[in-house]
Parts: sequence; structure tokens; C-alpha cells
Amino acid sequence: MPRTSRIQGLRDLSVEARRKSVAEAAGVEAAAIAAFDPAQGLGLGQADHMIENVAGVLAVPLGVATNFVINGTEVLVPMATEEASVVAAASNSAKVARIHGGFSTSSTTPVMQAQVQIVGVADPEAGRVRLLEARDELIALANEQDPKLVEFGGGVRDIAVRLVPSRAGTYVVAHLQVDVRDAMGANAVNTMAEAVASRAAEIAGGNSLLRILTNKADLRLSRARAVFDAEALGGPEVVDNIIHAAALAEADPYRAATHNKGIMNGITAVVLATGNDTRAVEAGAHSHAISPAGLYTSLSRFEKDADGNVAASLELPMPVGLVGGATKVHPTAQAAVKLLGVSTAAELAEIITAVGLAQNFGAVRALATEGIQRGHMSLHARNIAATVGATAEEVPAVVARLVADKKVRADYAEQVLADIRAGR
Ligand SMILES: CC(C)(COP(=O)([O-])OP(=O)([O-])OC[C@H]1O[C@@H](n2cnc3c(N)ncnc32)[C@H](O)[C@@H]1OP(=O)([O-])[O-])[C@@H](O)C(=O)NCCC(=O)NCCSC(=O)C[C@@](C)(O)CC(=O)[O-]
Ligand SMILES: NC(=O)C1=CN([C@@H]2O[C@H](COP(=O)(O)OP(=O)(O)OC[C@H]3O[C@@H](n4cnc5c(N)ncnc54)[C@H](OP(=O)(O)O)[C@@H]3O)[C@@H](O)[C@H]2O)C=CC1
Repeated sequence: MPRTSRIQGLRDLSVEARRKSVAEAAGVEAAAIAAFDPAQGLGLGQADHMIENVAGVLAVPLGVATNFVINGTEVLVPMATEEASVVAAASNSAKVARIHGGFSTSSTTPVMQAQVQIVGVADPEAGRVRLLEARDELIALANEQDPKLVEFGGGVRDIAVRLVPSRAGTYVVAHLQVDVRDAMGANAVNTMAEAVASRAAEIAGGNSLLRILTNKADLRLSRARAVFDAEALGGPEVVDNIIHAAALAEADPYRAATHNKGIMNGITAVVLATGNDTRAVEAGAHSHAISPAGLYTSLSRFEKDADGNVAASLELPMPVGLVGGATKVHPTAQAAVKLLGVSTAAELAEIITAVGLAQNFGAVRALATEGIQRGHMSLHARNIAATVGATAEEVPAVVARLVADKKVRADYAEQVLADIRAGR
């Protein structure tokens, strides 16, 4: 069967049947994603090699978002999240995006930056120039630290030097700009920064202090765009409401924070599912969300295009890898990568960005029409039913009453469960 991400009725299958259906649709062996089953996921022994003082593992629901077409390829997306309605929203948006061809993505070269802070330079302007004169020497010294990365075509691409005035004087800050290829790159660039720090300080005429990557990875950008059909959304008025919602997020930091949280609902779920550094991606995203006027603003843009449809776009840092960190050692993360069918970090970064845009659009569309609660709470109701003690067999009946009565609350769920058990 040709690879497809359209699996109608996936929600109605059992977990095991869903996993089988997803593997078939993705064109992978069922064994490739067997580690989605916690029984075959991260073992205590493996976990004990990953972090310190391991006492257990924390399982998180792993859903699969459907309907994605990205650069013409059908993609089923693993999403690790504890939040109801996130997977549904991403799938719903992806379904609408299919009308105009799905998502188009692109990305820059995977360049991560490490900072070397140099303190106590009497003549920082001249110190900066001295460092730039020594560019080739410092690049060679840094590249010696990771011959394998250079062998893969990576390595230091350039050096930039910034002067940062502060209450404690002006710092000369050298940036190593390193192509890290398919790594997230933090360990790689941190090693390089530590190796060049003392020589850089000597050249600049000061003392080196911090040698560490920046998570404001604005030389490693990923982009996604999609067109959402006006008629499918409910007509021009809905489009105008979506544009207004997006305009507020652009202008108001209070709204931008939640608008961007909506984006990260999608992004962080895939970053986590693939064993990548969620904190690095979140730090990069929010540090990127600063307007030219210095305001915290929305990361995505929604515009009404010439045909009256919504043209949505998103560009942000996306420092994710396939070869380092937990991705290589976590069996479920490896299975997630197999399901995605990606072979480079850039491909992964672009899929993650598309999912962020889909998630963001789904939330804003709901907010700009019926509001978030109907969709979100009707799915959250299952959590509430389980919380008050409903068995798997009782949950559907409890949820149906909570949603029908528009009272998705734990106290009401207790009453409904009691009624159902009493045959009322
Ligand atoms: C929840 C929906 C999708 C319902 O929307 P709906 O129109 O009732 O859904 P539907 O039953 O017509 O299904 C449409 C498609 O949605 C997907 N879908 C629909 N239901 C399911 C399900 N149970 N399981 C799996 N997939 C589901 C599925 O893809 C389905 O098509 P199909 O593939 O079946 O042909 C919609 O109301 C929605 O997208 N709401 C937005 C929810 C959301 O954004 N949740 C994120 C949490 S809220 C938040 O924290 C972010 C926020 C809101 O604060 C951000 C911000 O402020 O901007
Ligand atoms: N965000 C942050 O602030 C920080 C994050 N971290 C953590 O660092 C980890 C990621 O760092 P990262 O450097 O990726 O980890 P790794 O050091 O595990 O992986 C990178 C290494 O993999 C090797 N490699 C093999 N194949 C490739 C390839 N195709 N492309 C590139 N490199 C390849 C490279 O050479 P070689 O084998 O010679 O090393 C490279 O140095 C994450 O777990 C993150 O959480 C750490 C510090 C700070």
C-alpha cells in the first residue's frame, strides 16, 4: 500500500490495532515501532546510563498525528504529550492543509553557535579586530576537537565577535559558528569553545570566562508554510477572525505567550518523542520571538492571501539532532525516528516546524470560531472520567453525559458515574 497519513477512524481502534495500522500506513515493519509499547521501551538499565540517581522512568502518552503532507510526502508524526486535544488539533489542521497541498518547509545550514566570553579587555574594539584577524587559527584549533564532524562535512564555518556592554564593563564575546550536520551539536560546540578559549583570550588581551553554546540558535532556522482554505474553514468571516486573532498575538505579549505556547504544544511533543532537548528548542523559540521594536511577539504569521485563504507561516530556531543525545539510546525515540522516515536532522527539524504551525493554526481556528473548550474539553473529559474512577468500559458513557450536559467537571463526573452504576 502506498505510504499515506490518512487513516480515518484511527481514533476508534485499540492501541495495539492503531500501532499496526500506523506501521502499515507508514510502510514500516510492525517491529520498527514495537518500542512504542512501554514493555519494549526504555528499560531501567538503559535509563541508568542516561542520567544520575535513576530510580525509575516516567511514561508519557505517545500519539500519532495523521493527515500530514510535507513537501509532497505523506508523514505520520509521533507526538509525546500529556495534553488532550493536541494530537487531534494537529491532525485536524493537517487535514485542512491537504486541500492546498499540505506544508512546504525549508531550513538553513545546521549552524550552532558557541560563545566565549572574554573579560577585562582594556581595548575591546581593537580586541575584537585582533580576534577576527586570528580567524583561521582559531577555526583550525576548534576543528581539531572533532575530526569526525569535519569528516562528515561539518565544522567551524566562521567566527563572529560581539562587544556586549554590561554593568560590569564591556565583554568581548567570540562566537564559533559551527555546522553540526545531523547532531543537535551542544556537546560538540561546547568542546570546541573550551579548546579555543585561552588562545582567544590571549589574542584579545583579557581572560576567558564562559565557554558555552547559545540556545538562541538563530543561524539554525527552520521554516514551514501552508494555505488553509477559506471555504473549508467556514468562509471569509472566519478567515477575518483568524487574522484578527493573529494580529493580536503579533501586537500583544500577553496573547503572544499563549499563541506561542500553542506552537510549542506541537513542537515540543515531537522533540520529546524523538529524544531531543526540549529545553533547548523552547529557549531558542522564545528568544527568537522578539520584534524589531524589542517586544515579545508571536512566532508565526497568518495573512489573508490573494484568494482569500489563510496563508500561515512559521520560522524559528530548531536545534534537533539524529545522532547524539538520547535519540540514539532511547528505543522509543529511535522508533519514532523510523516512523517519521527521516535521515537528516534538517528533515526532522522541518517536520517539527510544520507540526508547530499545524498545532498553532488548529488552536487559533478554534479560538476564532467556537472557542477552545468544546473540542478540548470533550477530549479532556476522558481524563476526568478516569480520574473519578470510571473503568475503561464506563468512560465512554460518562464522557457522553459530561459533554452532552456541557459540565466537564470532576464533581459532576462523580455524580454521573454514580448514576450510571445505579442504572440511572
Ligand atoms: C479537537 C478538534 C480537532 C475537534 O474538531 P472537530 O471538528 O470536532 O473534529 P472532527 O471529529 O470533525 O475531526 C476532524 C479531524 O480532527 C482530528 N480529530 C478530531 N478528533 C479526534 C480524536 N478524538 N482523535 C484523533 N483525531 C481527531 C482527525 O484528524 C479528524 O479527521 P479524520 O482524520 O478523522 O478524517 C478541534 O476542536 C480542535 O482542533 N481544537 C483545538 C484544540 C487545541 O488547540 N488543543 C490544544 C490544547 S489548548 C492549548 O493549550 C493551546 C491554546 C488554545 O491555548 C493556544 C492558543 O491560545 O493559541
Ligand atoms: N542545550 C544546551 O544548552 C545543552 C545541551 N546539551 C545536550 O547535548 C546533547 C546534544 O549534543 P550533541 O553534540 O549533539 O551530542 P553528541 O556529542 O552526543 O553527538 C554529536 C557527535 O556525534 C558525532 N556524529 C556522528 N555522526 C554525525 C553526523 N552525521 N553529524 C554530526 N555529528 C555526528 C560527532 O562526532 P564525534 O563522534 O567525534 O563526537 C558529533 O560530535 C543533548 O543531549 C543536549 O541535551 C549539553 C549541554 C548544553
